[in-house]
Amino acid sequence: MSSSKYLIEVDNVSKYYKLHHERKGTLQSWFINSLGRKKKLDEDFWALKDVSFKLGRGRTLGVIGRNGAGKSTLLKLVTGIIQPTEGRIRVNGRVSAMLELGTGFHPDLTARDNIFLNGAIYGFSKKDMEQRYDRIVDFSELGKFIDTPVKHYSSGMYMRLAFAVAITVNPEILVVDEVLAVGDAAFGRKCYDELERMKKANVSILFVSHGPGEIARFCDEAIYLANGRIVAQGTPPEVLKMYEQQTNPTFISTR
Ligand SMILES: Nc1ncnc2c1ncn2[C@@H]1O[C@H](COP(=O)(O)OP(=O)(O)OP(=O)(O)O)[C@@H](O)[C@H]1O
Repeated sequence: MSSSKYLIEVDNVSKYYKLHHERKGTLQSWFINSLGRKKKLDEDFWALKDVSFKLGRGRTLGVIGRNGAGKSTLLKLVTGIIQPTEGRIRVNGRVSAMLELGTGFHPDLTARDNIFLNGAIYGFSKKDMEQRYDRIVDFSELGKFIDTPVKHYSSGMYMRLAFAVAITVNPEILVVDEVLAVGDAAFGRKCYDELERMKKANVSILFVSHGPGEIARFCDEAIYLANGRIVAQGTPPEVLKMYEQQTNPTFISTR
């Protein structure tokens, strides 16, 4: 384990994509397209620009922002699924993540097999996972569906499995995308109880949510992202005030 005071350090991170557009609308483009040689136009696009923050042990950071603001991109960078174009990310601890639905499980495998596969990815032996298995199944409440390939799961079932695995692999850092939103209310409460338990156990949590109430209740710090940039950063009340002002329909219509 690193001696750094911070479990996550993100320094001036940017992520760039090239967006491809097809030229259309002219007779020439119709002719080129009909020959099967589509003329592409490229556009530079920064999904994240100059993002910096640090997360200490046992702290919970909430990230809020409108659709496409760059929240999931930030989580994928922190978990190493994608690499930054610029800047530096240091993660000093064992991470477990619950990202967008579809990430992390093999669709053709059953939940049972995915549990063991994920355990191996997190560095646990089969025996270790056998000890954790009952807890994962109990928490997820998937019961008779545990031997069904996960491609047949509903998004809520998928989320239950992903959350149950993520909390059972003893992380020092838990990264949670807004997927909790797809669960039913009773399961959502159970997840929040579990997140509270992890907070008390000094796990650092990076948490994306569209719900200002969740960020206010649950987080020690917050970031508001818009168009890939940090607009506000600080305590949840400060950040949510800015978010609510800027995303309020009256404010938008007068801009
Ligand atoms: N691989 C990619 N190639 C091109 N653009 C991408 C890629 N991945 C993400 N983007 C773009 O980056 C921007 C940020 O996406 P991201 O998924 O991080 O947003 P988000 O804040 O999580 O949105 P939402 O609230 O809708 O989940 C979007 O405009 C998205 O289209």
